[in-house]
Amino acid sequence: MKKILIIDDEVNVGLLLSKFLTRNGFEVDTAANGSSGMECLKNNAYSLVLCDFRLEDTDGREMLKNIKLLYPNTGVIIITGYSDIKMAVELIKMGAYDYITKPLYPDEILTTISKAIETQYALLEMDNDYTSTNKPQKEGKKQVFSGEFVAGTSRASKELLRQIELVAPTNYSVIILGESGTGKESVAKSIHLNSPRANQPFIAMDCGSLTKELAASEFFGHEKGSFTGAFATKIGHFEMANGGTLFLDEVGNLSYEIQAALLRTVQERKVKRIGSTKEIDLDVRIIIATNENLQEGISKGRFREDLYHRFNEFSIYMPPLRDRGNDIVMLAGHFLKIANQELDRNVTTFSAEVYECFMNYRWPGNIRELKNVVRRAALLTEGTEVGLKSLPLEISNYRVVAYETSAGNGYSSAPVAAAAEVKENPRHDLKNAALGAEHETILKVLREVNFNKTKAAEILNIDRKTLYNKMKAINLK
Ligand SMILES: Nc1ncnc2c1ncn2[C@@H]1O[C@H](COP(=O)(O)OP(=O)(O)OP(=O)(O)O)[C@@H](O)[C@H]1O
Repeated sequence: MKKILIIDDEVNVGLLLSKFLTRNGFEVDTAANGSSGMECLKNNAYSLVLCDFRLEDTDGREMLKNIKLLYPNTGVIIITGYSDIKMAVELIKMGAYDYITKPLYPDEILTTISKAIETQYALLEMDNDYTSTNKPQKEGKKQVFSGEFVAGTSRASKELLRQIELVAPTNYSVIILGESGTGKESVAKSIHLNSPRANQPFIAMDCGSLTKELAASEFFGHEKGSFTGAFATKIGHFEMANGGTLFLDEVGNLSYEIQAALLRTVQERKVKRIGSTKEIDLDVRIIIATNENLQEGISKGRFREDLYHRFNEFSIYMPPLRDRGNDIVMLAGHFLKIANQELDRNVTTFSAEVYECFMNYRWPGNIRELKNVVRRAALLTEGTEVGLKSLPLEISNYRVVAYETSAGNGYSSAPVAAAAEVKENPRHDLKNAALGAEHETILKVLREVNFNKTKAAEILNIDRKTLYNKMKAINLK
């Protein structure tokens, strides 16, 4: 049965709504303020939360933020006494499914709730559909993925899914290694969602942006007045994640001192807020991510070896996007669908040249970069098909190029035709063919060595300066 939580401090409204929804086949819990609402969410799985905007201890914006962070698969509808369209738009942008205004009309409530629940299920189904062909799942057991996770069908993706499936049900700490934007946090969330902790909090911490001063109180929390500036009691991330999973991003950035405190906490499974003597029992699974080589950090004395081994019960390597073959196309299509929804557009496809660039480009920013490129392209596209001119130059230049003899230097300064067109163009003589082959070789070698120009020049048996000139001629620099 579909379970709904109503959070409203007007007890009568909560009761009336609860009775009405129970009569209409829903299982309903009620809470009279934000903190008891969060407590209910911690102990039960809800399809939907109906949350009053004004609560005695918090407001709808805060509640929405926390619910989306901790329980991303639960839909939220905000109830408001004010038909303030600006606030409603802001809340919907933040992830609320919809809002309803008081006074409440039964038909309107029922329609909005039914649609919200359908959408939640459709979203989960959609995520799983992407994985259906090659998903290494156990019979009868569906893997669940975070929000907009596309699993992909490349060999690298299949291996990744296999590892997620293996490690998710255990309590192992996991290290996720990979370049920026490859989806480390998305994988961490997927591990959480496929673990027995799925209905408990998933808390992500960006250690890269933590200052030395802030780190301890972010991790462990503090009591009011425990140091200058501690104006209110703060709950630390360990405590917030209790029962669930704590994801630490860019962990290599933490100071040695904090690393020691972290190790102590993880080993003793207890946490004390700064300024408190009370120990709180912890049951937290740790997943960490890094895009730097922690082994190197250890050898240089920047990262504690004992902490590394404590975390490294299982490690997952995230493949860069350029090694994920056709996943690029699948992901691009997925992001286009989302961009259409966000922008209310109807851009349905990419031109063949755009696909070619997508497959050839190096994607240093990985999936994050692809997502941004597709969103931008959807915005710039006027018709239904994304063309080359909607791509940033550095990507459109990755189209396989052919060369027109111009100004007698043998090079064209811009990519002029795709490979297919080259064949048909009678102006392409042997000299151009040779240049085309040369540039294809340069591109191939550059890709093989991840655009390390020194290595590429070595393999190509030319000096760096010649390589630079040739790259410049085909707009690669
Ligand atoms: N498999 C996927 N399907 C759909 N979207 C994805 C996938 N993986 C990542 N993304 C999206 O790509 C973006 C970057 O992902 P994420 O933040 O998980 O990467 P990251 O490796 O943790 O990055 P960083 O190292 O910079 O923290 C996010 O917007 C995320 O939603």
